[in-house]
Amino acid sequence: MTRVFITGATGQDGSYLVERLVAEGAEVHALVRRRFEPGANALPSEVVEHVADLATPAALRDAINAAEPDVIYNLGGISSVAASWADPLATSAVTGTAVGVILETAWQLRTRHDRDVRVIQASSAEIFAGTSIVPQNESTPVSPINPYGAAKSYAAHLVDVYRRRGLHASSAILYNHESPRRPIAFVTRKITNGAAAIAAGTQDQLTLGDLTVRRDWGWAPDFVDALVRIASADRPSDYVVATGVSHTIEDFLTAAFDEAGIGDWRPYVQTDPRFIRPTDAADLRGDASKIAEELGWTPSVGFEDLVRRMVRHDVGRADTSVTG
Ligand SMILES: C[C@H]1O[C@H](OP(=O)(O)OP(=O)(O)OC[C@H]2O[C@@H](n3cnc4c(=O)[nH]c(N)nc43)[C@H](O)[C@@H]2O)[C@@H](O)[C@@H](O)C1=O
Repeated sequence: MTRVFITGATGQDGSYLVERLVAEGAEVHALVRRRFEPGANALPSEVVEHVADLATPAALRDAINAAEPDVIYNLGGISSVAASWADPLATSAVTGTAVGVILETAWQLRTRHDRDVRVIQASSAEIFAGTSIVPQNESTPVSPINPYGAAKSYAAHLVDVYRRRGLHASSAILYNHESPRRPIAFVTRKITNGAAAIAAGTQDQLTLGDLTVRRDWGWAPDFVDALVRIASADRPSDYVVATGVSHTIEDFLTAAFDEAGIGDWRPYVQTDPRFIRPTDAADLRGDASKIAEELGWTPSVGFEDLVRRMVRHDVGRADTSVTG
């Protein structure tokens, strides 16, 4: 039986990954910052919980050593670009430095037990945010433009360092991926939740930032499938995981309000500089041909279907009055 250790197990991606691996019969260990994390997705009873903070190296190391995993999925850390501006130091600790602790602990476990220990790092399109190359692929120069992207870039370099040392360590360079489990701090869920609330008459307005940026939005469970394929690959490598199609926030608004039964979103949406970032990539769109060719991964859910699934979920909820 494969023993798996997952950080960020109660987040969007972690929760889908845990469900999948438990169903497949893996022994799943999850790192949680505290039991009963507010807003977190509940863990199934089969999962072994380890309580530690990613920002505390000794506790993180002890948790991994206690689990003795075959595979480590690092999905934890600060995942919001906006939040990384609010706390760059915490971002460097939990999204950057912690990855070094994970890699070094995996390396020592591997040496001690003389067996493979694999590490899959959830990297991000934000490592390419400063580029003018569109679409980006694994050869695109790394050029972060915010604290989150800088921490993810450091982590990606470290993964490469440990891979060269002999560890089965890979970065999945994940483009934006969404689902009804996305918190409303992110723009897609903020829009689908807002459109549903406006349609229900419980909210009047939706306040957003820059509506012109383009993002490559995919379906989170598809991206979790990519993580599993990367973990199972014979050889470690870095892979862009993306749909290859980007849309503007305006495109997302049009599709979401349409699905909620509102013809024109413009009377309901205002912009506020509060939600405009100091720097923001104009167009992040990934070329995922490497993972398609080498590991047979392609996305199963396109843009319109993704928006429809998220809006239907939010329209169906009894309370759509939450705003973000
Ligand atoms: C690849 C990357 O993907 C995600 O990070 P993100 O792209 O920052 O996600 P988001 O949904 O916060 O922003 C998307 C775009 O939407 C713009 N935008 C406009 N108006 C609002 C607004 O009102 N709120 C927010 N949040 N964004 C807004 C915002 O400026 C940005 O251009 C994470 O998974 C991250 O972990 C990750 O790795």
